[in-house]
Amino acid sequence: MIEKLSLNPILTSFDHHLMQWPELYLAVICLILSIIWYSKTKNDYYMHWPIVGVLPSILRNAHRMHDWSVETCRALGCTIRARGPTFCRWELLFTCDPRNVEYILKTNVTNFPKGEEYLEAFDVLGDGLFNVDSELWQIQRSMARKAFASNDFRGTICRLSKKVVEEELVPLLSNAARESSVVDLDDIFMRFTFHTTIIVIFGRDPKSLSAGVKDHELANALDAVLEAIFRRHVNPRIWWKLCRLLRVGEERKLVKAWKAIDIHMAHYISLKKAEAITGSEQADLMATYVNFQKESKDFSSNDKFLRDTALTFLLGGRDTTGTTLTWFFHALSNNPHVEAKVLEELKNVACKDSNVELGQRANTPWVFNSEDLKRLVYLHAALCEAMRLYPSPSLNRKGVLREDVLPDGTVVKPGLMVITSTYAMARMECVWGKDCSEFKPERWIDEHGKLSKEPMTKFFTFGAGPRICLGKEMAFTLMKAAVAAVLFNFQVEVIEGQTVCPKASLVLRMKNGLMAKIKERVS
Ligand code: HEM
Repeated sequence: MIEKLSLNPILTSFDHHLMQWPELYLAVICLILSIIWYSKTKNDYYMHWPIVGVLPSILRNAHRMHDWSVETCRALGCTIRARGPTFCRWELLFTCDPRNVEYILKTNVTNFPKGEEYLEAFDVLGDGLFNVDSELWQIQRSMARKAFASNDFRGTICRLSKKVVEEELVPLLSNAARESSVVDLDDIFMRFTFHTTIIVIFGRDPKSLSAGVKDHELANALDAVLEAIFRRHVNPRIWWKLCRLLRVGEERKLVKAWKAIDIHMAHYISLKKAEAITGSEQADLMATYVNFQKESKDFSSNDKFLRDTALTFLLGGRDTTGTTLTWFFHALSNNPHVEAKVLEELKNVACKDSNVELGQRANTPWVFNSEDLKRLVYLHAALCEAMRLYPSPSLNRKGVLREDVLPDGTVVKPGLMVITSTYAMARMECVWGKDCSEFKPERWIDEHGKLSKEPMTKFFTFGAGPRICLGKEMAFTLMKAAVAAVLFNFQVEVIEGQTVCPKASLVLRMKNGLMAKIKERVS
């Protein structure tokens, strides 16, 4: 009774206020509903907020996006749906379920095009092969396939990889060994792949591996471009478009990088066209394209097409291959027994080739032939394992054309952004088993000592289906040439205590590089 008496005036005054301000009613109801809804939707990994959706969680975790995606998928399942801010129509489906990935990339590929928004985010690539869909893609794909599959091109890659390793990479490392200096492997391998890719595309030596050369304007511009494209994926479209309009942040850097790229591309293309006029025969990709253009009457012969194509190959080839090499040496440093096995395999080849007992070999570094390296099962398995755990690119983005149901039962509708993640897939026990996080080349080898077909069914590092990577063979040839020469001739001692983690990027670059000491291998 006493309680009732003392509460009554309070309630009456509250009623009075609510009558006066109905907005207060609304606010209280909204607050209660929000608390109920928050407690229902809350999980430890991400949060759907009213109006801004999942954006705060994305921004909070952007710097550790890859590991965040692994933690989330391990806890909540291989397919996650997320909604961005209501004002920018942003709905995302993240999946690392191999059944879904196969369906999206292969079985029903036509329903998952790249789409207009992809083209917008990757606008710097223009109408290059990466960006286009449908007929335009088919025409370009068949031209590119012809170029990549030709025996001339394959032979060029084998000879070139050996030449660059012998004349540039090995001398650079010998120099580092003589000076006992600490080098950044990420920097060296990115320069190596930049160098070789420029020669493959334009037939020109960019001199990016010469001792003393640290930076190349075009290589720096490619870094800035990839950084800006990544930001466009974690920020709402409306935001990066505003930044682009105001020329601030990464968008400002992108404009500068874009200009630098255009200048370099125009220079290389003009040289190529001049060669075509004088009739000097070249075996590089652009020479092949200029010839295609001369032969074909119905295909665009403008420089923009050559620029978009060359830039697509350059971006497609440089970061992916360079990044894989760095992760490979990181994995070896943590698994010396794997390094010993790779080395054993290499020694067998070198012995057969040189008829020289190892240990008595001359003091000059040994560089392997690509043909010999193609036969090495363990080296191939170790590279596949590095690409499984550290796939570059680790994310693949697609749109949805028509409503569809993925193999795991998820319904997808037009407007949805579908992201498939090979990085997260590699770390799912349900896909790769309990030892999924271990670096085990053995999982790629069958009981007869041959490469096993089984893991290939869930290995999407090179994509799958009609858009599967065109540079796969080239990438393996380059990586094998580099790994074999480096391991056989040098001891790579990765500096202990450094923090090794992936940068928030589309291509899994290492955040802080990989510092190592190089020594000549004595036996
Ligand atoms: C370790 C090295 C590499 C990896 C992991 C890799 C990965 C990939 C992936 C996942 C795709 C499919 C993208 C999609 O579905 O849209 C792709 C496509 C492509 N890659 Fe690679 N790549 C590598 C090296 C290279 C090299 C060396 C080149 C050539 C210079 C190259 C050229 C291309 C091209 C032209 C495409 C586009 C194919 C198309 O859309 O039809 N890649 N690559």
